[in-house]
Amino acid sequence: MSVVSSVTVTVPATTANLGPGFDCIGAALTLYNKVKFTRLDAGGLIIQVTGKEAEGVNTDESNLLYQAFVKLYQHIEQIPPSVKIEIDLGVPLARGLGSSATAIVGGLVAANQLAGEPLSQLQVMELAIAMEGHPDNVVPALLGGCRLAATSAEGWEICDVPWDENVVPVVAIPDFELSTQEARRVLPTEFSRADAIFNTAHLGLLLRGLATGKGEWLKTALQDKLHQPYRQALIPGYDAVNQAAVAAGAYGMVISGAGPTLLALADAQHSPAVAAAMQTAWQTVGITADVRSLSLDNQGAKSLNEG
Ligand SMILES: Nc1ncnc2c1ncn2[C@@H]1O[C@H](COP(=O)(O)OP(=O)(O)O)[C@@H](O)[C@H]1O
Ligand SMILES: N[C@@H](CCOP(=O)(O)O)C(=O)O
Repeated sequence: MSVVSSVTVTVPATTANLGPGFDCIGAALTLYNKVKFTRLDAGGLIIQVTGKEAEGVNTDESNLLYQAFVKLYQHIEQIPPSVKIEIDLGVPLARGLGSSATAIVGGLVAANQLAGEPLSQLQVMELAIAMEGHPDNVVPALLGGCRLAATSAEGWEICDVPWDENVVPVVAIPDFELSTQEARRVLPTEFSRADAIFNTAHLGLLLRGLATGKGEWLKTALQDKLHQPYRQALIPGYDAVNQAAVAAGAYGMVISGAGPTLLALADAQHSPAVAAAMQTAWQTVGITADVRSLSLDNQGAKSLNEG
């Protein structure tokens, strides 16, 4: 077997929850992180980061990409090789667009390639879910598309969620961070029966709304009782941006992942006006946002080996 000397992995950003699908549904978006791992003969660890917000990424052994890389080698009971890691950041950090999932998936996929592919994609996915603690970012980051994950007797059942191409995800990324850990801390651990029923019904409706692009269903479906009511207070301007997005023709607006990015769903005709309205609304409360109309990424993590 020839030894792979370097591998480049590209991993998409993800938007998790989509309103009522807390911790179980997420979609890969056309926004990417790229990372190259190269074996080092001399030993040691070199981490170089380029791109916007590069200074926010650790360049020592605590780096999440490196931690994931080591995790796979530990799993196969081998010593990880010394590596140089070159990170090209395209996914903003701690914004609710799955940057940590890109790091976990990127590190695991790279290690699996350098080690000669000892693990299947399913095994890589299980390691990624265990590291992240919930499946809704790492699964679409690895597989692409919109994915629903449910625990099964054997581990995880993953299903692809059809997404009508006329449903456009518009992300408004503010210029402040909110760590997922902090945004999980504000959530209750127990919920009422009424709230559980509410979310079950709305997630079912969301699946049908995404598949058909039927606006009436999507308008109702994007509501949630499990996480958004508790997190809105962490995102200044939430109400103003929500009202502006809906007034401009969006089906609705939700918190992307744990926030603070806000995600509106709109049809292609309305998406430019929705994007502009979200940006203006945030500006009125003093927050600058990078607003983009994206598409679904359908490929997930891609790797290219050299040597
Ligand atoms: N490309 C990367 N390389 C290394 N670490 C990363 C990378 N991207 C994100 N991280 C780590 O993940 C943290 C953000 O994770 P988290 O709070 O879950 O937010 P997000 O919603 O972006 O996933 C960053 O502060 C950083 O420690
Ligand atoms: N289901 C998780 C999703 C976190 O996504 P991230 O992009 O903010 O890391 C949650 O809502 O906590």
